[in-house]
Amino acid sequence: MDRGTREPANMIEEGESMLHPGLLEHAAIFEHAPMGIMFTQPGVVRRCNPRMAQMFGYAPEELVNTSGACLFVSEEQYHAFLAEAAPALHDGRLFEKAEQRLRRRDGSTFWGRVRAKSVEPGRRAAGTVWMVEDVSAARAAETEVRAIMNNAGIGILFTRDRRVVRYNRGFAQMFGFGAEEAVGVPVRSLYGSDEHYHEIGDAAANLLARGESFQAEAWMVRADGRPIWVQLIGHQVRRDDPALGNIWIIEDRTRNKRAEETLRNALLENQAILDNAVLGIAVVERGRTLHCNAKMEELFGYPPGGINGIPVAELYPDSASWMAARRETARDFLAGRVHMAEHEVVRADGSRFWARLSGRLFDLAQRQGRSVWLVDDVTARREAAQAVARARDELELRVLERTAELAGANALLQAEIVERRQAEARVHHMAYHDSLTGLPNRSLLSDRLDRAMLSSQRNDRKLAVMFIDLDRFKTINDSLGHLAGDHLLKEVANRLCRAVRASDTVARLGGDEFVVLVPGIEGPRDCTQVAEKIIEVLSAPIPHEGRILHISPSIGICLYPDHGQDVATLMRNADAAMYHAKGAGRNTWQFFTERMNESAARHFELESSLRVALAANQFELFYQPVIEAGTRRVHALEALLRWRRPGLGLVGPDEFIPILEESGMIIAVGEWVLRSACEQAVAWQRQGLPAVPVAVNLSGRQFAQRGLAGTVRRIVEETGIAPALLELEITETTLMQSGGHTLEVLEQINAMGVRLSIDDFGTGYSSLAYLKRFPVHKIKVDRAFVRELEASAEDRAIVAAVMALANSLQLSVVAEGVETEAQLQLLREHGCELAQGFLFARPLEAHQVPELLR
Ligand SMILES: Nc1nc2c(ncn2[C@@H]2O[C@H](COP(=O)(O)O[C@H]3[C@@H](O)[C@H](n4cnc5c(=O)[nH]c(N)nc54)O[C@@H]3COP(=O)(O)O)[C@@H](O)[C@H]2O)c(=O)[nH]1
Repeated sequence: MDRGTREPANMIEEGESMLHPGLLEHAAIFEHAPMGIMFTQPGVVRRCNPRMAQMFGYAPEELVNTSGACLFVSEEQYHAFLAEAAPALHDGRLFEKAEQRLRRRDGSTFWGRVRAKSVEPGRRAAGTVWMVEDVSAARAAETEVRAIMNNAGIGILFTRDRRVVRYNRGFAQMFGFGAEEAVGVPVRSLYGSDEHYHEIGDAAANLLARGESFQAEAWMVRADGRPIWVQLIGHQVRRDDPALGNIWIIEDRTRNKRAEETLRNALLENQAILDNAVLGIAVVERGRTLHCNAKMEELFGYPPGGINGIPVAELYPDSASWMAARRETARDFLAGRVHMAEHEVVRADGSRFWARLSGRLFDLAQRQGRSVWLVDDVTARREAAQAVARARDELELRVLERTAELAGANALLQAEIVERRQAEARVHHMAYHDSLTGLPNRSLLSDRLDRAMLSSQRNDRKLAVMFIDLDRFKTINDSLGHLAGDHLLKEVANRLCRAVRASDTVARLGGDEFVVLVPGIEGPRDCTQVAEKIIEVLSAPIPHEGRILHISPSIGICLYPDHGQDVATLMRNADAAMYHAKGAGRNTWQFFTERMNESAARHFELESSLRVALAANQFELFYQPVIEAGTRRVHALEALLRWRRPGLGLVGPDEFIPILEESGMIIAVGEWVLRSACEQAVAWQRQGLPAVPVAVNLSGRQFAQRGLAGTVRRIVEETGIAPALLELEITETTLMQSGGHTLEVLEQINAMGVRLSIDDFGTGYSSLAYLKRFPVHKIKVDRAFVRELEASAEDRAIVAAVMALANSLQLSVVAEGVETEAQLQLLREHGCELAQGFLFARPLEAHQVPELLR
């Protein structure tokens, strides 16, 4: 280069005349040099080559002898340039200025690289050779490169001999260095470890040495020690000159790395989630599975990866179920909904299970796009649900049944409660009321009487207790039966209630005993009116089953506080008064007097004594003969009961038979009489006495007794008496008042061969029709008709009528109570041949009879 600049100058100095071929060559070079060459002598251009002139926009000859100042932008610049170059030129050194702004002829400027050297150091006048290169393009390029270097987002690093030579702003910012701070530092310091540095460095060196570029991503270290993930692209600055070092393009990808790591971690997490999910998860596109997790494969029995890419239809048992599922899915996806459903699906081995599917589109805007599906095996849950449903159904059924049962039980319970309450009410009513008539019973009467007494004390009034007994009720009851008796009692109860005020109490104590409690009266007169009214209402006949019943009351009255201060006393005294009313002829009333207590006491004593009489063998039978009037022979013997009462002697039946009947003892005593009479008759026969029929009286109570025929049969059989020698006497009243079984009993007795007779005939109300039907053999005309026979034409008429009746019915007739021959005579005149009475014999003791019979 030095030589190049010197040779043209010499040639100029020596002149063209001195040219030789070498010089010619130099001249050619001068003429064709690609750079501008110019020779100046102080301040003036003496010679320039074409390139120089071209560079400044002149023709070469136009520059010759011009001032060098015209080549500069201004005089100031020109002189400043000369001053700058002068030292070097003076010293004979090469002056070089990389960039100098120069001016063309047309005023435009360009950047030139200027080099100069004095032809003769120290002597400016000798001239100076100048060489100028237009570096505008290079400078622009360098400026651009520098701009790129400085403004690039990436780091650019120049290294040589593994040290930093240069770098751009991007690198400085990226690694936290100042503008020149890292120049000269070892590249090693940009790495976190030797190992890392060598790993990258060695890999890069191999490639770069071969002239190839190196590209890698690596962790490097910033100036502050923080790691930075970068992408490195390395090149040699010049392939043919490795000594120039390398250039590195560095991109900070830390954020990307972090994002990638985050993404990778997220993917790993997702994968882990997928791999460990308890649900099958699959991605489906266009009817095929793209990929799925392990659980999905496990659910469907596919090997790893085996389910990927298969048509989803293969997971369904048949095309119909697949198409249905697809339609439902399409409908939901179209509506922007998640599709959730349970379908039966098929495993790889063909077995089926129930799956719960939940599918959703990745992108709702793409209905046909990719979708993700969650699959769960719900077979067990469905079976459990079905089992639960079955259990629930069964439970509901059982609950319904149980409810129905409970409803039924409840209804029953309610009914039972109602029934129980009704029963309790009934029991309560029964406890305080008479079951037959519904009237208050003795307990309620006592209670009301108590209250009435208290009320009377407060009001200073009296009250009456009226004890009512129905006359001859027992006879009616025994003879006509309980139904008739009950009917009669109810009717009496009704009539009593109608006869008194609502404030009065009508109670039934039992049997035919009633009590009327009349509170708030002034005195006896008030209650006698009540008694009269009772008698009146009860006097009306009582029809019953075609019969007309007649009843009358015997009423005993006592007053509070006059006749007693407590319930028991009042009741006892009213009872005593009632007995006296009965004794006074019945159908009447009696006020209580103190004397009545004595009578009642006797009655009580009598009854008490009778209760032991049978067991104590105190009863005896007397016998009174029935005589054949013509022959005066004994036709029959009537057994008549006597009570040999200790200390009191013989008591007649009129005194105690009513008590026996009232108390019911007549049943046992009557049977004793029947048995004793039969035994006696048999005994007499066995003694060889003539066989004479024995007649036994039957009370109404006995006759009404069920089983009478059986009792008679048993006694006849047991005693051995011939039935024809036994006669049973029944009073006309008993016969007529007995119930519907009368005929039946009579026929049973008659069938045994036992004879029957009607006692006390004429005192009752015999019906001819009945007499005709009843199998009786004999009638006994009551002695009341015999007694006045001589004096009473009426009685004679009656006897005549009876005789006529008996004849027509072919009945025997016995006249009772015959005491005189006149009576006997009259009776015989009326055709009565059988008679009984004191005229022939009084009732005899048994031991007296044989003499009579002989
Ligand atoms: N159910 C039963 N009744 C019986 C029984 N024994 C007797 N009686 C009945 O008692 C009533 C009274 O009987 P009695 O005191 O024995 O009187 C009888 C005769 O003594 C009496 N009589 C007989 N002749 C005369 C007479 O000429 N004058 C007169 N004043 N009295 C006389 O008549 C009674 C017998 O009557 P009758 O029975 O109607 O034949 C009496 O009704 C007895 O029936 C018995 O065991 N069971």
